[in-house]
Formats: sequence, structure tokens, C-alpha cells
Amino acid sequence: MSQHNDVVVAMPDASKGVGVFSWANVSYEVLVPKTKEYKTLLHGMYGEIQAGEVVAIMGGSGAGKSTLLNTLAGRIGPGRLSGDILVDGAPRDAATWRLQCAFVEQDDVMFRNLSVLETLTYSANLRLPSSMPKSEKAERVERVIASLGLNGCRDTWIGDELTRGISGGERKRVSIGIELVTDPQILFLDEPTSGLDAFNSLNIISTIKDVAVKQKKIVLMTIHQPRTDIINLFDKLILLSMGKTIWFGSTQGALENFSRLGYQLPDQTNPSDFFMDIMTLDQRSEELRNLSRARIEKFVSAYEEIRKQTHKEIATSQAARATLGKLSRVQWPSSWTGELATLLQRNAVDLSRDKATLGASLGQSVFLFIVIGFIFFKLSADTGGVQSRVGLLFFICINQTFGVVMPTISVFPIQRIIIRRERAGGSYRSSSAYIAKVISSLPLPLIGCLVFGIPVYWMTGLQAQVNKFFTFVCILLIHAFSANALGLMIGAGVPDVRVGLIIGPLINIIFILFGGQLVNLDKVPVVLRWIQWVSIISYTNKALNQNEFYGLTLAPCSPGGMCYSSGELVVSSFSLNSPSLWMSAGSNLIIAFGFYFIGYLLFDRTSRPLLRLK
Ligand SMILES: Nc1ncnc2c1ncn2[C@@H]1O[C@H](COP(=O)(O)OP(=O)(O)OP(=O)(O)O)[C@@H](O)[C@H]1O
Repeated sequence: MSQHNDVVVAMPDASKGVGVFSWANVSYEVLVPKTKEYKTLLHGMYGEIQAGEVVAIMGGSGAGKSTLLNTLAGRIGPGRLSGDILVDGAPRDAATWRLQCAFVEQDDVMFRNLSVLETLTYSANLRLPSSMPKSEKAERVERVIASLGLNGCRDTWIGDELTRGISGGERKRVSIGIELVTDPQILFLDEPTSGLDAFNSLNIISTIKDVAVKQKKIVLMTIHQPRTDIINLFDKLILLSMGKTIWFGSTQGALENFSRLGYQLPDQTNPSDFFMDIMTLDQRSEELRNLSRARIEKFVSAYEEIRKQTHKEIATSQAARATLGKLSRVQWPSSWTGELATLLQRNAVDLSRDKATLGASLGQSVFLFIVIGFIFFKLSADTGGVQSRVGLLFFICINQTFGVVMPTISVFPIQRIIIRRERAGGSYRSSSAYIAKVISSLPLPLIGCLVFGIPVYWMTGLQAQVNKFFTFVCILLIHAFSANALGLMIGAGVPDVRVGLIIGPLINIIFILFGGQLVNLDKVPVVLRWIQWVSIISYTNKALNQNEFYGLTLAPCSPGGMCYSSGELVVSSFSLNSPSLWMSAGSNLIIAFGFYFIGYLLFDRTSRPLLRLK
């Protein structure tokens, strides 16, 4: 399977930390589709962070904080990027960058059914080289737990809005821990305090500061109006407004700078409130906008003067450049099968603890076999019985399609953020992640189809022959397999679950229409007729009818009544005789593999992390 954008990564050399991360004259423009003109989001940015420093990007809404953070982290889409972004004086390199840096997103999306310890252990197992002994990985995890103060909740499940788990502050720590297990040199954090109370915010930033100082890491984060004791923890601030720098340096330096320009910090005011007041573009009226714009431009020019006087070129490290040249394609942390085994194990643990999903899924099958079993109880072999049998078999097709496709659609959209994050860290190949999901999503539909199908077969009085029964079960299992493939394919392609829940039923309904029971397919417009060849419902319906009616002895006709003389005649009168039973089942298998393959291509694309360094 193709690897597309996955970059094969080099293992980091833990003994070699990054000394300085710097950027010079960095601008970023995007094309605005409506006007077809470029809009500049970042204007000639400069900055430098030394190992052990924590730097915060602050600014009003729309100032460009996230854009700057993402640009420096290499997480930008199309657009014009110019300037230099350097690691120890050398340009970032795709082979090493993913392991040198880590990005902690604002939303802490994780597996809700795993404990803190398990979450960090899987991160270590997936992201650290397989050559590293298990005991060393476990030690690394323990160190991260200790440094982030997670010992008290190490065995608590992560949880989510619906299931109680660790607290918001602990979630943020775990998110940071997931990244820290690989010992990245540069840590980017997007609003690490958002959604946290003042106490927890201080706690998180103090922990980050502690880690940065002790482990000599470079930390850059965006933050919204931090309280005074948080702002005091930052070594430098980047104050942004309208995509321009109005200050880069210490908080004290910023206060002195603004004071010199006539803006004094009022008594008993938090510096961050003060900065926000003077650097935010006031949009309330034309007059206020012009006034605030003029003030901001004054700050921009004043800072530019200071920068020019103090700016020194970062010495380009020839040694670093030379090393980068040699590191191009090395290897993934583990072998493909190693990745698959770890991912399968994680999926299995997560699924086995998801009692609600397991219960609902099996409960649905039990409920339906009872209802259907009694509605169609012990069908007769007369004309009425024939009609009921045809209806029952078509209902089974529809039920088994909806029952499998709909829950499967959510598999990828729900975990896409996690997969993107892990792929961004170079943890595994997209193919192993996909195959692991396919395998772990199969047992539930297959078991569900047996729980429903076996009792229904005997309750409804379908042909009481062992070979017919096993063929029936086999057809149902193949159908569940194909429906699973269809659900995964839809889920892999849609941007979120809501879109999937619209597209899923639509495709199912079209497959039902082309299932051979509702419309005479010979009368359908030629351009649409091909749909029957990919309708898994059509093939399963044909296979089930042939299995049931071939060899079925029907009740003799009453004089003058309309009836079928044989089961074969029933099948041919509904045009369900071609292709043959095993050809139909085989077609469904081929279609399933087709769906899985298209699903993989879509998955690879939609779960691909952004990485743009040039
Ligand atoms: N792809 C894009 N096309 C056009 N404009 C964009 C694009 N991305 C961002 N912008 C604009 O760039 C500006 C900076 O956006 P950014 O998200 O960096 O702001 P921010 O400071 O992080 O704001 P907030 O605190 O509200 O998240 C905003 O005006 C935004 O509308």
C-alpha cells in the first residue's frame, strides 16, 4: 500500500539536544479564494529561543498567534512561506523534525477507556524505537509521570464528557506527557491553559517551566491573558497584533518599552490585561479602529528599531547542516508487524472496555431476533409463506446492512485527531493503522450477525437442513464483512461523523433500491443500472433466496388459486437466480476488498498530518 506523505523518520539522538531555535524574516501569506489575492498573515517575524526557555505568544483574537505557532511547527497548508526557520542554525529537516519537536493541541483527544499509565505506555511503545528495551520505555514513562505529577491518577481512565475520568488539568498533563515520552527537544503548545481554572493553569505552566529548565527543552506556546504569576514564569513574550510583532523579549522589557512610548502599566493591573488593552485592534467604530491601528503601528515601528539594533544573525552550524544531509530516510520506530500488534492490542483493550457499545450492539441483535423470530415464526410453505420468506430474507439484508454500516461509520472520524497526531510524530505507517482498525472493527459485526441470524433461522422455520443452515450463516458473515468495509470506507472519507450519518443512510437506501426486490432493474435507466453490481444487498438477497428456495417443497396449489409450483420458480420470478449463490457471495467478498482498498486511500489522505517546512 502506498505511503504517500508519510515521511520515514530518523531516530533522535537523545544525547544531542537542540541549543537554539530561531526564525528570521518569516512571512506567511494565503490566497483568499474570493478576491484571488494574497493576504499576509505574518509580517517578517524574528525570534530566538534558547534551550531551557519558555516563550509565550500573546495577542488579541485574530492577531496571528496560532498562525505563528503552526508556521514555526511546520503545520501549515498551502500558501507562501518565506524567511528562515532554523534549528541550531540549520533549516528544519523532514527526517528529523517530527522527532525533534512535539505539538500539544488545544483539545485533549485521547482513548477514553485507557488509563493514564496505559495511554503513556502505548505512546512510548508506538513512538520509541523497537530496539529500546521494554524496561527502558517503562522507565521513560515513569519519569514522565513523575515530572508531570500524574502519580495520583496513573490508573484512572481518561474518560470524556460522558464517562467520568481524570480532571481537566490532568488531561492536559497527559496530553503533554504523550509528547514528552519521546523526549522532544522543542515543545509547541496551543493554548495549554484553555478551559482550566486559574489554579490549574498556574499548575500546568509551572510544570512545563520545570520540565523545560530541568530537561533543557525549548518551549513555545500561545496563551490568552495569563494571570500575573503565570506571565512571570515566561522567559520571553511575543506580543502580536495584526500579524506583526510589537514585542519580543522579557515582560519587564515590554513594560519599559511601552512606558517609553507613553503607555504606563496602571497600578494593580495584570501586565497581560494591559498588553491586551493596548495591542488589540478596536473594531467598535471606524474612529476607534483608526486610533488603535495608529497606536499599534507605532509599537510595530518602535519594536522594529529595537530589533535592528539588537539583532544578531544566528550562526549557521555547518556541522548541523552536514548531519541533516546524511539523515534522510532511516526507519520507522518499529517494524510493520510490530506496529500492527501494538495498535491491535490498544484497540482491543479500548473496545473490550466500551461496555455501552458492546451492550448496545449485542442487545440490538437479541432484540431483533426476538421480534423477527416471532413475527415470521414457523413460516408455512404455501403462497403466504413464500411471500413472507421473500420479505424476511430481504429484511435480513437491510437490517444487517444498517446494523453494521451505521456504527462503523464513526470509527475513523472519532479517532482521526489521535491518528493524525500520532502520524505527525512519525509513530506508525498509515497502512498498519488502517489494517489494525479493520481487524478490530470486525468481531462485533460478525458476532452480532451470528447472534441475530442463528436463532432467526430456526425460529422462522427456514429449510431445516444442516448444509442450508451453514450456507445461510456463511452468506450473513460475508455480508457483515462487506457492510463493515462499506462503513469504514464512508467513515474514512467524510470530514466528521455528522456528514457520515447523512451519507451512510443515503448509500444504504440506494443499495436497497437496487437490491432486486423493489424495482425491476431492467427498467432502470441504463446510466444507473451499474449500481446493482456494487449493491451488497442485491448479492446477499440473491444468495439467501437461492439457498432457501432451491429444493424447497411447496404446498400444493389449491384449485383455482395462484401459486408457485417450486422454489426454483419463486427465485426466477423475482429475477434472483443470477448470479449463482456462490458467485453472489464471492462478488460481495470482492466488493468488500474494493471498499477496504478505497477506504485505505481515503484514510491515508484524511488522516495525513500537515507537515510543511519550506
Ligand atoms: N487560511 C486562511 N485564510 C484567510 N485568513 C486566515 C487563514 N487562516 C487564518 N486567517 C486569518 O489570520 C488571522 C490570524 O489568525 P489566527 O488563527 O492565527 O489568530 P489567533 O491570534 O490565533 O486568534 P484566536 O486567539 O482568536 O484563535 C485571522 O484574522 C484569521 O482570520
